[in-house]
Amino acid sequence: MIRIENLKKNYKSIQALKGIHLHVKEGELFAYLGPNGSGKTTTIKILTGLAKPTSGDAYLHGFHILRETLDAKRQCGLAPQTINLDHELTVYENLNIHGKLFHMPRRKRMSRIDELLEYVDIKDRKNSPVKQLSGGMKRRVMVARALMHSPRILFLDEPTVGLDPTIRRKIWSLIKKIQQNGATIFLTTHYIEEAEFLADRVAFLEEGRIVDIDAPQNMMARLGTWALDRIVDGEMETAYFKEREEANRHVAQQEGSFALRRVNLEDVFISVTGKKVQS
Ligand SMILES: Nc1ncnc2c1ncn2[C@@H]1O[C@H](COP(=O)(O)OP(=O)(O)OP(=O)(O)O)[C@@H](O)[C@H]1O
Repeated sequence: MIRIENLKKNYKSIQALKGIHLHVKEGELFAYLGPNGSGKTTTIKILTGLAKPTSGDAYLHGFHILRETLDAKRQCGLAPQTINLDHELTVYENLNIHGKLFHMPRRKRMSRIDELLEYVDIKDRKNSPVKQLSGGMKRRVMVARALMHSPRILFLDEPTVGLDPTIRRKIWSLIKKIQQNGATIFLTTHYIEEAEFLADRVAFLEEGRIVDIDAPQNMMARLGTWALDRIVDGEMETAYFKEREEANRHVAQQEGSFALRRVNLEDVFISVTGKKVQS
């Protein structure tokens, strides 16, 4: 559904992407996880036609992003990281303009807008100017706009950045619902719990390279089930265990205080890259 082959992007002396290979399957919810500046947005911009790669190939549902640009663009919808709605216009007007750009006939636009506003649960704000909406509502309008022309692939660039935890969970439910209705979703995030909760598979991106790729459960199972945190000389040390009893035996042999918890995706990221995702 999304195929990327040896994709590279240089901005003058900066190598933002150093050779990305990736295949996202139809109906998959794929998370692209990495710290600020690792190349997430650059990848999405290239795939959605907003930036040109320096070299390499990419296909959206079989259409080459450079040789079959229009067909490739029709396959995908994008909700970018920065909220780029027209704040002076209403929710309806923002969606309507997008529908016109994709040459949707008027009647189809009207019915699709009503359907989508119901879908993202914001129907009662149809005629509100965007500037009057909360951050979470604007994010939902961005998702509705991206879905306007019924794309098969949805790109979400940091869809919950800056939102409080309750609203973030609301967006997560919406993303799951979109996947259940058949879309393929490519999501970038630097919130590790977002990738852990949502994704069928995750790629860890570090300085323009994919350094690990797998289902979150498989990645975590490689480390173990239990993590034992201990502060040693002011530094956090974590040991991993398959069985809880093993961890308990370890505690009994050591001095000091420990915290035992389940392994999470952040443990995997740190063990692969030596760094935290969020600094
Ligand atoms: N238009 C540009 N001109 C020059 N350098 C750029 C440009 N866009 C991105 N970069 C650089 O390319 C690298 C990758 O940036 P990118 O925005 O893709 O990362 P990111 O993982 O999406 O980060 P963030 O989480 O902050 O959005 C960074 O070093 C960034 O400074």
